[in-house]
Amino acid sequence: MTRQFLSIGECMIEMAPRADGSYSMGFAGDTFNTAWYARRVAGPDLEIGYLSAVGDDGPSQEMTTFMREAGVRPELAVRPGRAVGLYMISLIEGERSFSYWRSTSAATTLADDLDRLPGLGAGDMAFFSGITLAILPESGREKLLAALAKARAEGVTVAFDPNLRPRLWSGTEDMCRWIMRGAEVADIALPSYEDEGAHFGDADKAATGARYLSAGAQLVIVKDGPLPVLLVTPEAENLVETVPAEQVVDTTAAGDSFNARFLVGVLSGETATVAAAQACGLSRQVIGAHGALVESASAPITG
Ligand SMILES: O=C(O)C(=O)C[C@H](O)[C@H](O)COP(=O)(O)O
Repeated sequence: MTRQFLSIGECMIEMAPRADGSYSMGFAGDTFNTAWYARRVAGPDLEIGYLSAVGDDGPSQEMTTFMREAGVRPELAVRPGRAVGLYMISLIEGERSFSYWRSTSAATTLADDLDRLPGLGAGDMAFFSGITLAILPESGREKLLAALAKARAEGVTVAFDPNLRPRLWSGTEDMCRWIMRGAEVADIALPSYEDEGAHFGDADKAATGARYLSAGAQLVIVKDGPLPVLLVTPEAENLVETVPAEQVVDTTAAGDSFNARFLVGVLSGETATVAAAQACGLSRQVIGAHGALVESASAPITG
């Protein structure tokens, strides 16, 4: 039986630094990166879709073609007169930071006429992030959350990475409030402790896990950079050891690739522990190369 994995958010033009100081241009964005890696690790019985909005200019068309060629089905509203967003990666000793040109991008309208998530039924999965919420106007956030809640009530598993980006929000309070609204519609939450500790004041990974469980998640995966990942369910907590990367070139998409391998693994019947260990393996490869989308990285499904 073919199942669906639908990722929702914004894909942008990416300017990624090369070793020689020049930049290469590609297409990336947290939820799209997850869709791209999901396609690479999933078998043919899982269809991967990407829900967003683009403009009607050349780069929007190129982005759509790029998605199709990567095996990701575009579910894209076309907004004449708008353009896709752009971001640039800056690196200091491999640690990335981003500059954005995206405030009026087509993707900010992705939920304008969204009533239900297209093509999803019981047993499928929908994925969104805190960045997806951050780029939308409040009315768009409400529409997206309502569509996710409706899908969840129909048996779709909803997964959410809070992916905290303070710069995309009007303030910390606003960010934290909407992140927890997002968490309320999620079955699986995939927060990163470094960000959650900084902005929610969680004392440790267990506190982050407990906060997302109490919002309604059944499974929380607390990522922590090179440190062990904490898996939390209402019944148990389990630390999954990680092997640090030999060389950190660019940490961009470490979390996105982790999410892809973890979620596809769980959808394919792996235990959360196996899926998390494999996900760490994939993201270790991703941070060893420049840019968000690393062609050579792989971590096939094992069971
Ligand atoms: O910041 C955004 O809006 C983006 O989507 C740009 C990046 O591609 C992802 O943020 C990478 O995400 P990490 O896996 O957390 O490194």
